[in-house]
Amino acid sequence: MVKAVVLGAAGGIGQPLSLLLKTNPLVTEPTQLSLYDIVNTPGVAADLSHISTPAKVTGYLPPDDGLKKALTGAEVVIIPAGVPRKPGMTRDDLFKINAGIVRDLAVGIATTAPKAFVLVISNPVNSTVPIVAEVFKKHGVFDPKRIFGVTTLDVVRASTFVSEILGDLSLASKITVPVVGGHSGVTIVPLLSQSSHPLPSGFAQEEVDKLTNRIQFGGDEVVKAKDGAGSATLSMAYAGAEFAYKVIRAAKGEKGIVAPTFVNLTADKEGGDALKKEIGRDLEYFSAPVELGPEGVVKINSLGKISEYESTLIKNAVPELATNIEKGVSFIEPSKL
Ligand SMILES: NC(=O)c1ccc[n+]([C@@H]2O[C@H](COP(=O)([O-])OP(=O)(O)OC[C@H]3O[C@@H](n4cnc5c(N)ncnc54)[C@H](O)[C@@H]3O)[C@@H](O)[C@H]2O)c1
Ligand SMILES: O=C(O)C[C@H](O)C(=O)O
Repeated sequence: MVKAVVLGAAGGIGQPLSLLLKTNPLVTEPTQLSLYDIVNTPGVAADLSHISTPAKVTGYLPPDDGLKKALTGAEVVIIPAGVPRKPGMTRDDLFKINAGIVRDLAVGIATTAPKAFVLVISNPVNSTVPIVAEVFKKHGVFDPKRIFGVTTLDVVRASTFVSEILGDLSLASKITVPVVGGHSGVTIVPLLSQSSHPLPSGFAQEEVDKLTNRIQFGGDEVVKAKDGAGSATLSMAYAGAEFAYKVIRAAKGEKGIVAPTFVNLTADKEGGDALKKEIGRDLEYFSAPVELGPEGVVKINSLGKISEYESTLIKNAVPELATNIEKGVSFIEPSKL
C-alpha cells in the first residue's frame, strides 16, 4: 500500500498527473491518492474517484488543516505547485513566486511526512530542490536520499527527438539518453554519445549541436507554442508519473532501476565525490543517473565516457548551476520558517 500525494493537484500538470497515478494499469499502487491545492481539489478528486481503478482519491484545500490531512501518512509527495512561464521568461524568473510556495509546502512535509520521498517539479528545479532540502535540514529531518528534482521530461524529450531523427517514433519509448546537469537551458546536458540507439553514422557535429540545443530549450518550444497559456503540462505529467512509478517500484524492492534526477550529492557520498571530480567543481547538487532502492538513492552513477563536446557542455552548465543552487540555499534562513 502506497499513499501518494500531489501538491498543486488542480493545475495544468497536477490534473493529468493525478489521472495517470489513478489509472496506470501496470501499477496497482498507489492505493491512496491525496490531492492538495489552494483551489478546486474537491472537484478534481470527485471526478477521478469515479474511475474504476483501486486507488482511493481524496481532495484537500487549505482550510481545516488540509495540507496536514493530505500529507498524513504520505510515502511519495509530488510537487507541481507554482506558476509556469510565459514567453520571454526564464525559469529563474519564477523564483520570486515559486520559492515561497515550495518552502511552505516543504515545511508541511517536514512536519507531517518527513520520511516521504519528495519529487520536486516546480521551477526553477535547480533552486527549488535546495529549498526543500534546506527546510528539511532546519527541521532536523534531512535525508538526501529522499529528495529528487524531476528532470525526466528532458530524458523523455531526448528519446523522442532521437527517435524522430532515426525516423522511427516507435523507438521513442525504448531509446534511453542520459540527460545530466540541471533543469534549465544550458544546465540541461544530454549525453547523446551514450544514446542506447546511436545517431545515424555521418551525423554531423552541426546536427548534434542543433539536437542538443533542441533538448536544452524544449521547454521554450512549448512555452512559445502555448503563447501565454503556460508551459509543458501533459508531457510533464507523463514524465512525472514515469519517475514516480520508478521511485515506487524501487521502494517496493524492484532492483536495477536507474533514472537521471537532480539530487544532493551527499545522497551517495562515494558516488557524489567521484562525480564532483568528473565535473571539476564541488557542487552540492547535480542531475545524474541514480540507482533507486527501498530507501531512495542507492548509488549516484558516474558520467562515464563522454565526448569532448559534452565535456564542454558540462563546463558551460556548472557556473549557472552553482548560482541557481546558492540562490535556493540562501533563500532559507531560520527566521523565514
Ligand atoms: N520539472 C519540470 O520539468 C517542469 C515541467 C513543466 C512545468 N514545470 C513547472 O511546474 C509548475 C506548475 O506548472 P503548471 O503548468 O501545472 O502550472 P499551473 O498554474 O497550471 O498549476 C499550478 C497549480 O499550483 C497551485 N498552487 C499555487 N500555489 C499553491 C500552494 N501554495 N499550494 C498548493 N498549490 C498551489 C495552483 O492553484 C495551480 O493549480 C511550474 O512552476 C512550472 O514551471 C516543471
Ligand atoms: O519550460 C518550462 O518552463 C517548463 C518546463 O521546465 C519544461 O522543461 O517544459
